[in-house]
Amino acid sequence: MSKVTDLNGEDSICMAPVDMDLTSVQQTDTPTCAEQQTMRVYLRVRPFSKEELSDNEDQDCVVIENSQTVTLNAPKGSATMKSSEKGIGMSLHKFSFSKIFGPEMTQAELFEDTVKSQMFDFLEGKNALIFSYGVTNAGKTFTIQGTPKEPGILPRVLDATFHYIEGHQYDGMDVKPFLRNGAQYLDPEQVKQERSVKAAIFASVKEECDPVRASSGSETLASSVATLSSSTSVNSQTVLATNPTDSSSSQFALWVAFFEIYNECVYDLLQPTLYTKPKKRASLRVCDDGAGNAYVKDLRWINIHNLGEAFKLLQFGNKNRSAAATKMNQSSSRSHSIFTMKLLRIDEDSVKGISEFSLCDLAGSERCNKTKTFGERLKEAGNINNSLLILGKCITALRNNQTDRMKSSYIPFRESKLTKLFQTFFCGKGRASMIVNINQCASTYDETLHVMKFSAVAKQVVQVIPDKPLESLSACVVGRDGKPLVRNGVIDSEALESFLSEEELLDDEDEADTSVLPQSGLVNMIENLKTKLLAERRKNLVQEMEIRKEMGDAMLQQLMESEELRTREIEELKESYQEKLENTFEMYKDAIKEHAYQSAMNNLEDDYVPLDEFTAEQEKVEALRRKVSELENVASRTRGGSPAVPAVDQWCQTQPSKATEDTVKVDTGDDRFKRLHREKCAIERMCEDKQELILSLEKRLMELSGTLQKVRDGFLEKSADLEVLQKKSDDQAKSMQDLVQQNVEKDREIASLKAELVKLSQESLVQAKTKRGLLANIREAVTSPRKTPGRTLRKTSKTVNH
Ligand SMILES: Nc1ncnc2c1ncn2[C@@H]1O[C@H](COP(=O)(O)OP(=O)(O)OP(=O)(O)O)[C@@H](O)[C@H]1O
Repeated sequence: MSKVTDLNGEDSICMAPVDMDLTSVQQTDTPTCAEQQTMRVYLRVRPFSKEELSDNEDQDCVVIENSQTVTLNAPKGSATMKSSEKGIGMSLHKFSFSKIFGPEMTQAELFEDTVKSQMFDFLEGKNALIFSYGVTNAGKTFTIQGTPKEPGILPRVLDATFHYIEGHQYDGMDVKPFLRNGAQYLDPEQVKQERSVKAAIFASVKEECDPVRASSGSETLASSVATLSSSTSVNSQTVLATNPTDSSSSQFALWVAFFEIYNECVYDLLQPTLYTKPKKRASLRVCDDGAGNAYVKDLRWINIHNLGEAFKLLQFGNKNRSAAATKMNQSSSRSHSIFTMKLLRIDEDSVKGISEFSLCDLAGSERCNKTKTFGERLKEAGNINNSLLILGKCITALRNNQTDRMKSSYIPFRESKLTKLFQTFFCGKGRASMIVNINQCASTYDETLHVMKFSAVAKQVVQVIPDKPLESLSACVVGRDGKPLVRNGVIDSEALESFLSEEELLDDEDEADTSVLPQSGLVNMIENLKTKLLAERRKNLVQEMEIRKEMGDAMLQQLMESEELRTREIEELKESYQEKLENTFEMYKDAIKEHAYQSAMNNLEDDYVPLDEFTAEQEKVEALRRKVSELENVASRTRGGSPAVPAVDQWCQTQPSKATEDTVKVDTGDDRFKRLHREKCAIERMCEDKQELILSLEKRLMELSGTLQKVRDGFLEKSADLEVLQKKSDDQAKSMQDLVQQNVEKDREIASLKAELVKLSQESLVQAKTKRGLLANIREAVTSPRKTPGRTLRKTSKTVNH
C-alpha cells in the first residue's frame, strides 16, 4: 500500500498568505524542504489572433509585470469595471505565479521551464500530474498537445521518455498496469489479445491517414515526429544525462491510456468501436483500489514502443473526443481529456517500480451566459462548471486545512470523477502542477479574472512530495490466506481471482472495487474492524431495542388514553341520551295526564251543577215531598174514613187513567205533585248517569294507566336494548360514527314511539269524544221533551222557586 502522508501533520504544514487579490505577493517556488512545497502554478498568456485584433479585443487588460507577476486591468463595459464604478471591488488585480509565460514564449521553453522537473520525477519512478485550466479558447489544448509544427507538452514528454528508455525497452507485452499502482502478468492468450487490439487501433488510424485521400493525418504524424526529432538534441542532452547505464539490467515498458470525462461519465478514447458508433459508447466506472486510490476500471492500456505509435494513439483518441462547436471556439473541447502514461521498470522479469504521468486538458471554464449555450451544450456547461467547481472546492479546502491547523474541513474529492482521480496527487502520492491559460481579450475579461482568482488559491496548496521512489511505496498485495498476491513485483492472477470472487460481495453502489490490495497488517486491521463492527452492531441493537420499547410504551399509553377518552365520551353520550329519553317520557306522561284531565274536565263541564244549587234542589225536592205527604193526609181526612191514599209513586203506576180522570177533580196540588214526581225521577236518573260517567271515567283512567304502563315497559325494553347495543358498541370498539349511527336509529325508534304515543292519545281523545256523545244521547233520552238537560234543570229550578 502506498504511504499516505498526512497533510495536516505538523511537519507538513507550510503556511502561506491567504489573499485572493494578491497585490505584491512574491512567492518563491524554491521548496522549503525536500518533501513539501506549494503547488506550482504557471501562467501562459496566449497571443492575440488576427480576428481578435481587428475586433478591438486588445485593451491592455493583461500586463505582465515580470516573470512572476501579472496585472489585470478591467476594460470598460466589463462586469468588474461596472462593479468597481459602484464601489464594489477593484478594477485592477495583481497575481503572482510560479512562472509566467508571455505570448512570445515557445512550446519548447514552456516544456523546459515547467514540465521537465516532473518528467524526471516520472522517469525516476514518481507520479506526476499536469493540468491545464482556463476559459475556452485560451490555449489549453495548444499547451498540452500543441500543433504538428509546435508540439505541446505531451508529445515532448513522450519523446523524452522514449529517449530515456531507448535501448532498454521491454519487448514482451506480458506485464501490464493493473488497478492504480499495480502490475499484472498476462498469459500468452492475453498477450495475443493485447496485440490484436493495438493492431486494430493502428489499422483504423492508418485508414484515416490513407495517402490516396491525401489526408493531413499522415502529414501530421510525420511533421510532429520530425519536429520533435529536430528538438531531440535539447531533450536528449538532459535525458541522456539521466539515462540508465548500459550496464543496468533494468528494462522499461511504457503503457498509455487516453480517456475523457464528459458529462460526468468516463469514456475510453482508445476503444476501437468508438469510431463507428460514437453514440453507443459505454462509460467506465471510477473505482477505489482499496488503498484510497481511484482508478478507471476496464480502461484500455496500450503498450507503445515509439513516438510514432504514441502519435497514432493520440490521433485516434482525439477523433473520439467530444468536440462541439460553441460560439467562442469552433473546435472547443467539451470534456476533460486525460492522457496517462505508466512506466514499468522491470528487473530480471519482475516489476521493480511503476510511475504515472497524467496530462489533463480540462474543458473550458466558461460560464453559460457568456458562451450562449443551449440544450445539450447547457448541460455540458453545467457538468463542466460543476466538476471545476468541485476541483476549486477541493483546492480551497486543502488550502484552508493547511492554513488553519485546527481546521479539518471535508475535502469533496469524491463529488466528481475528476477530483476522485486527482485526489491521489493532492494527498502526497505524486506532484501536481497547473498551467493556467488565459487570453488577453477584453470580451472575456471577467471569466479570465475568475480563473486567476482560482489559480491564486491553488498556488497556496502545499504538496508533500515523496522523496522515495515509487517502488518502495508500491502496494504489498496479499490474498485471503495471507499469501502475497504480488510475487516479484507482479500480481499473481490466480490468487487475485479467488480473492476478488470473495470480495465481490461488497456493495456495488459504493463504487468500491472488490480487488482490494491489503498489506500484511491489513488482516489484523480487518479483524479489529470486525470486532468494532460487532460491538457497534450490538450497541445499535440495544439502542434499537430501547427505542422500540420506548416507542411501544408511548404507543400503549396513547392507546390507553384514547380508549379512556372514548369510553368517557360514550358514557356521556349514553347519559345524555338516557336523560333525553327520560325527559321525553316525562313530557309524554305529563301530556297524557294533561290530556286525560282535560278530557275529564271537558266531560264534566257539560254536566256540571254547582253543589249549592244541587243542595238547594234537593231541599226543594224534600220540601215538595213533605207537601205531597201533607196533601195526601189532607185528602184522606177529607174522604173521611176512606182507605188511605196510595203512595204517589204507586198511584202513578197503577192508576194512570184514573189519575188522569181525577185530575180534573183534584185541585192544582195534584198537578204539582205529578210534576214534582217527574222531576224527582229525572234527577235520580241524572244522578245515576253521573255515577255511570264517573265509573266510565275511572275505567278510562285505568285503561290510560295501563297504556302508560305499557309505554313505560316498552321504553324500559328499548332502554335495555339501547344499553345492550351500547355495550356491544363498547365491546366492538366501534368508531364514534357507528355509535352515532346507532343512536340515530334509536332516535328513529323513539320517534316511532312518540308517534305511537300520539296515536294512542288521539285514540283516547276519540274514545272520550265517543263517550261524551253517548252521554249526550242518554241525557237527551232522559229529557226527551226538552232539548238541553242542563238548561232544563235550571229552568225547572226556577219554576220551583216561582
Ligand atoms: N501560445 C499560443 N501561440 C499561438 N497560438 C495559440 C497559442 N495558444 C493558443 N493558440 C491558438 O488559439 C486557439 C485556441 O486554442 P485552444 O484550442 O488550445 O484553446 P482551448 O483553451 O483548448 O479551448 P477549449 O477549452 O475550447 O478546448 C487555437 O487556434 C490555438 O492554435
